[in-house]
Amino acid sequence: MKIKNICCIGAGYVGGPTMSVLALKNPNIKVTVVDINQDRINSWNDENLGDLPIYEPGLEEIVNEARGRNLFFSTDVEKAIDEAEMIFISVNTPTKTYGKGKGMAADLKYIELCARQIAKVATTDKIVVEKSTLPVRTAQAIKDILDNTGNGVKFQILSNPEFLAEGTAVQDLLTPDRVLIGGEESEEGTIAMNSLVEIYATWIPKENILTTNVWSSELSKLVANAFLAQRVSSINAISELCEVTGADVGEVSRAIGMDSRIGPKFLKASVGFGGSCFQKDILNLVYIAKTYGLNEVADYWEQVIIMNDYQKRRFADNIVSTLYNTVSGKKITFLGWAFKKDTNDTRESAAIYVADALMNEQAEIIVYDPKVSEKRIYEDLDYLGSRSPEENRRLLKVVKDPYIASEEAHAIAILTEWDEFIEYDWKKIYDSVVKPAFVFDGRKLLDAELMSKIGFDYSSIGISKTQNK
Ligand SMILES: NC(=O)C1=CN([C@@H]2O[C@H](COP(=O)(O)OP(=O)(O)OC[C@H]3O[C@@H](n4cnc5c(N)ncnc54)[C@H](O)[C@@H]3O)[C@@H](O)[C@H]2O)C=CC1
Ligand SMILES: O=C(O)[C@H]1O[C@H](OP(=O)(O)OP(=O)(O)OC[C@H]2O[C@@H](n3ccc(=O)[nH]c3=O)[C@H](O)[C@@H]2O)[C@H](O)[C@@H](O)[C@@H]1O
Repeated sequence: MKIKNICCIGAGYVGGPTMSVLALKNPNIKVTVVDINQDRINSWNDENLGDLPIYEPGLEEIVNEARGRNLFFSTDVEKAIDEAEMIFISVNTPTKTYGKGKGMAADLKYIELCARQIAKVATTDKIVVEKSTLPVRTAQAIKDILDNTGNGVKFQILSNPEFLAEGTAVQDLLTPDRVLIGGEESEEGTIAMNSLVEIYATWIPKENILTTNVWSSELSKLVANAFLAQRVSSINAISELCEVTGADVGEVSRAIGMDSRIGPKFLKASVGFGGSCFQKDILNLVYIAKTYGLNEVADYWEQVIIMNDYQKRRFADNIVSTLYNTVSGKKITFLGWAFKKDTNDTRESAAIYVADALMNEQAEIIVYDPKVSEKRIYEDLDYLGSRSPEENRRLLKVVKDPYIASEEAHAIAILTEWDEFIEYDWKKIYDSVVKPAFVFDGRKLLDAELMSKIGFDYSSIGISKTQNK
């Protein structure tokens, strides 16, 4: 079956870039991305490409080419559903903040709303594609809702999880390691899967397009994120051991990563992983395991989160203890707020938690991030609810120039690995800060030898301090 019209519900970090690339590579398919958030849709339609709602290297060029040709952004959800033969659901699936499974399970209310809306609007057969990350067996719930409309419309549900990482979304979409499509093991299921395979095959080699049953596909997405996050927590656990033994975590990563069975990627020690998905998806996995009574399995994966929380806390505690056990009234400059470089996304960023811990100690935080807005930073802090919005604004200031941000600082903390931080005139910064000039590098970004030579008291995740001197 040749698809001519696609709708994607959810114009976020996944829906926007994914559909832009799909539209670029399939000029004969009309792709409409819909969202209930009018501001977001306005930004996607903004003449000024610099104002797209998401910052991703290479995205502006793609949107520029496809938008208005066969790529459209709209808030008219019903019309887009009605017209489409294939509907991607790419809405958010955050951790539940209420009721059963609070703090662990995925909140599927947005998914269910989409399913109900599709059920209400559809008058012709549709293929519904789960693009959002979902607990294993969600397709069954979607199917139940869709199959009970009583209007004779037939639905096929596919699982097609997204593996892009923020900051490299465009490259990941153009040349993915693999595309995963799960479908029903039936003739109709196979036809539906094939029609999605054909769409991807316009730019991805067929051998990289994997088809499985629906449950394997849904579960593989959670497992992929759990394995990736586990590697970060594993190396972060080792970073502390390095700091006390004189080993250098960078050297350890390199040494173990050269073993082809281990591989070199995802072995960078850090202040802790962030992002909207790792924690959410592992908690979801833990919850599913518990639901099935698999307590040892649940405990095993929960440890990845426990280690990550510890790493963030440890970073903040180290700042306090190094600054003579008090940061009250001291100015601490944060370089970086995003959860990783090359994105303006701050969801679950380690910076939020480190700032919160230091603000509890009455520190004055000055933040500079090249891509994150002041509004976003305050929203992140207010969301935590640790103190009043006024107090957050009193204790934390956002500055647009890194040199001004660093003036008179008692310490500088590096929270995000933005490339530009490496290029700064660190001698100029040294001259403007309070002495001793402390730098806490949460990303192992800067040259330890150079920093010490300039005069900084430099400490970095995974290197013992005595080693720098
Ligand atoms: N952010 C990432 O890098 C990745 C995210 N994912 C998964 O993809 C899914 C989406 O994530 P993001 O794009 O980051 O979320 P997001 O929050 O950026 O975007 C979701 C969008 O869906 C819209 N929405 C919610 N309910 C709607 C409805 N009923 N009708 C129309 N629009 C609706 C929201 O307004 C929002 O703009 C999640 O399940 C996530 O786990 C998967 C891979 C990567
Ligand atoms: O489901 C998702 O949302 C996505 O989650 C991650 O992508 P993302 O969170 O965008 O970014 P990552 O590059 O995975 O980084 C996550 C966090 O881990 C940290 N990290 C990563 C790698 C590393 O070696 N060390 C480390 O601390 C990063 O700084 C960041 O805070 C996965 O890499 C994607 O495959 C997946 O699609």
